[in-house]
Amino acid sequence: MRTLVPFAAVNPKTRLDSVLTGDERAAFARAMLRSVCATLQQAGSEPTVLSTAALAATALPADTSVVVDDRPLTTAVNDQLTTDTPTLIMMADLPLATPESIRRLIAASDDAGTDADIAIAPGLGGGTNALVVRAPAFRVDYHGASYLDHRAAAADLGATVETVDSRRLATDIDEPSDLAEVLIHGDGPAREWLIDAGFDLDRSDGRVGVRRR
Ligand SMILES: Nc1nc2c(ncn2[C@@H]2O[C@H](COP(=O)(O)OP(=O)(O)OP(=O)(O)O)[C@@H](O)[C@H]2O)c(=O)[nH]1
Ligand SMILES: C[C@H](OP(=O)(O)O)C(=O)O
Repeated sequence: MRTLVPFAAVNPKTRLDSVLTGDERAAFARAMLRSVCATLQQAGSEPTVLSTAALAATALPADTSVVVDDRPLTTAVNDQLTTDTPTLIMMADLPLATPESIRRLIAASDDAGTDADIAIAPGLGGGTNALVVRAPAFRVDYHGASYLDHRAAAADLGATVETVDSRRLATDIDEPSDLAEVLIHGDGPAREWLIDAGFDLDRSDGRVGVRRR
């Protein structure tokens, strides 16, 4: 199945700007992208990064291709959907994803007896972190509660939907508090980047957070 990883290459992860500089956000976003592409490869997929700008080949695992499209996320993804389905669209800010969680999402759309036209792994907060589209007429509409919007769009088409309840696919890294999840559960380039940058778990008060040396 074709696999797309949308990636905002310029000024990414602005919601982390209270803890990371612009250059650091760019570097951390690329570390998460490397993690996601490597995990997709371990799951048997061949990811294509749908990036807003060119990326250094060294920034990505070998055999990862890049398509540059600087239009907004929804427009760029929908343009790809006009050319080919089925397609897996997996966001680049999911460094906790595992090969098993990705295989589960793909299986949800093509298990015998299920055959869902759309399989969605929602994010915490109502986004759409990963999505399998088998219905050629389906179009995405990201941002806001896009999980609900995508369910409604599928219903309008008469397409069947499976929702995959996966903590690893639900945990997108958007806010400073999400960094603790990477330190606790991650094991790849994104966690290494945070540790190299001096981040550590802060267990001093109530819910675990992060602090920086
Ligand atoms: N191709 C493409 N990907 C995008 C665009 N905006 C966001 N993305 C990617 O879509 C996924 C979800 O992104 P968000 O968390 O909503 O946005 P972000 O720009 O990474 O972070 P914020 O600035 O904090 O909203 C990530 O994989 C982003 O890299 C865009 O305009 N084009
Ligand atoms: C792309 C967007 O991500 P969020 O802004 O919710 O992180 C969404 O999932 O619709």
